[in-house]
Parts: sequence; C-alpha cells; structure tokens
Amino acid sequence: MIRPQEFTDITYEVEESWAVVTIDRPERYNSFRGRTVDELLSAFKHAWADSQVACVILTGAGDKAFCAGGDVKERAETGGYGETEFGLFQIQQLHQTIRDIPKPVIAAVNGVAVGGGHVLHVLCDLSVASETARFGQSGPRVGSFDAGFGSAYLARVVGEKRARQIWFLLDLYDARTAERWNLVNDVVPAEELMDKAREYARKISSYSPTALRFLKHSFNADSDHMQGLGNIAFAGLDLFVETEEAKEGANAFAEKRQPDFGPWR
Ligand SMILES: CC(C)(COP(=O)(O)OP(=O)(O)OC[C@H]1O[C@@H](n2cnc3c(N)ncnc32)[C@H](O)[C@@H]1OP(=O)(O)O)[C@@H](O)C(=O)NCCC(=O)NCCSC(=O)CCC(=O)c1ccccc1C(=O)O
Repeated sequence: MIRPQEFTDITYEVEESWAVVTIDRPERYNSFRGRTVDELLSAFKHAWADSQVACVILTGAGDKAFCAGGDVKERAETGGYGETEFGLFQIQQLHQTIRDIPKPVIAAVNGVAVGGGHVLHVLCDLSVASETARFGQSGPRVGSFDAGFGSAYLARVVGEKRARQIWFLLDLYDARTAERWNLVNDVVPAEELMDKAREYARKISSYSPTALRFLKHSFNADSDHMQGLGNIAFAGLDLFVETEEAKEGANAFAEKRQPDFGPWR
C-alpha cells in the first residue's frame, strides 16, 4: 500500500477531525490513472483506520476540475492506465471503499465532475458544489461505460429519466441544475466551497461515530447488490476497452476530433 508520504497524484491531510483527500493532477483535469486510484484507496484506508478522523472530504486541485474520470490520453497512448501496485486497475475497489468506509464522505465539487469522476461524487454520501461546477457522464463518447453503481445507483439518486438523460445525451449540467435534480446537497460560490465542506465536516465530527456508522451501512444495504452488477459490468468493460470501437472513442478524444462510431452501428 502506497504511504501518504509517497503520494504523487493526490494529497492527504488531516485537519481538525477530518481528512481532506485532493486529486492533484490539474494538468489532466484531475483525471485518474492506475496510480491515482491506488493512492485514493490508500488515503481512504488511512482515514478509515485513524480514530482522529470522523469523516472525509474529497476534492480536486485547482478551480477547473473535480475529476474528469479515467485519463483518456493515457488510455489512447498506452492502451491502459499505467503501472499499478498489484497490476490491477482498482476503480471498483475504490467505489466499494467509499461506500464501506464507516465515516461519511463529502465531495467538494470544485469544477467539472465527468465520467468516472462524476461517479466518484455520486458515490460520496454528500456533495457540495461550487457555482462553477459542471456534471455529466461521457463514456459512450470515449468508448467506456459504468453499468454498475455509475448507472444503477445514479438512477436511485436522480430517478430513471434523468439518469438515462445523463448517460444517453452526455451533456454537462451546471450546479444549479444538479441541485434541482438532487445530485448535490448545496451550491455555494467557488471561494466558499471548502468552508462549506468543512462546516459539514465539523458538524458530523460532533456526532456519535457509532450512530453514523450504523446509519451509513443502513443507507447502503438496499443498494449493495449493485456491487454484483458492477462485477459483471467491469468485466464487460475490460473486454470492451480492447475493441476497435472503444479505441476509436479514446483516440478521437486524444486527437481532438469527433469519434466515428458508424462502423459499429
Ligand atoms: C472535462 C471536459 C468536459 C472539459 O472540457 P473543457 O473545459 O473544454 O476543457 P478541455 O480543453 O477539453 O480539457 C482541458 C485539458 O484537460 C485534458 N483532459 C480533460 N479530461 C481529461 C481526461 N479524462 N483524461 C486526460 N486528459 C483530460 C484535456 O485534454 C485538456 O488538455 P490540453 O493539454 O489542454 O489539450 C472535457 O475535457 C472532457 O470531456 N474530458 C473527457 C472526459 C472523459 O471522457 N473522461 C473519461 C470517461 S470514462 C471513465 O472515466 C471511466 C474509466 C473507468 O472507470 C474504467 C474502468 C475499468 C476499465 C476501463 C475503464 C475505462 O477506460 O473506461
């Protein structure tokens, strides 16, 4: 497990009684590669084990992006997401850990949350957004999909019609729309975002950790079967990303052109 002192793609800090995890790849819009996911897993496990930490704030570095999902340029260049600790791309384990950590996780969405980055905020217990944040999925444009929590749980949060709209139209939605759709709990000016997230964290820190743990597990219990769905979905995605169809999506993004999926219709 990568130790916090060795983190290159994220930062991990404990403030007062909460941890702040920041994805720190602003030049790639805080998209994740394999190492980023390994480091995020390590950060959440450190927060889990640390009795000083009552909850976790997840955010992105800079003011442009919370997280733009998988690093599509890396995928186009190398066919994968780079070296990882165990030779595994552990995005599903990260999803499960955000759900399983018995402490509330607050997403502080400071910019665009798209693709796998959008899924991360959806999986957090609470989301606070800056007025400049934008939200959406992009998989079918770049040769990807999340047929696990990323679609099934999203539909729980926003309802079937909106979830299908998000995944089939691939538009980006502003923070006020996200608030109207119950995708986020609060929208604040950009300069107040972290203060608002800390206000949530401070409140949570004053409550019974055991009561919060049972509540979080209770909220999760009814959608835990989606993990099984995710196992099937990610096994399918592993196969799909090797196809010419999926590669066309990633290559088109890296080459800054429209993809041509015509041959696979
Ligand atoms: C995020 C955008 C909507 C922002 O648009 P805009 O504001 O116009 O800025 P841009 O000029 O487009 O971008 C600025 C700068 O950032 C680079 N960048 C942005 N996103 C990425 C990214 N995801 N990867 C790498 N680099 C990125 C961009 O190239 C620019 O750099 P320059 O050097 O200045 O050119 C827009 O950028 C956008 O739509 N981005 C792509 C979003 C996306 O499609 N993300 C991936 C979705 S798929 C996913 O996340 C799931 C992955 C996954 O979980 C998985 C799991 C298991 C197996 C396989 C997979 C899988 O591969 O799918």
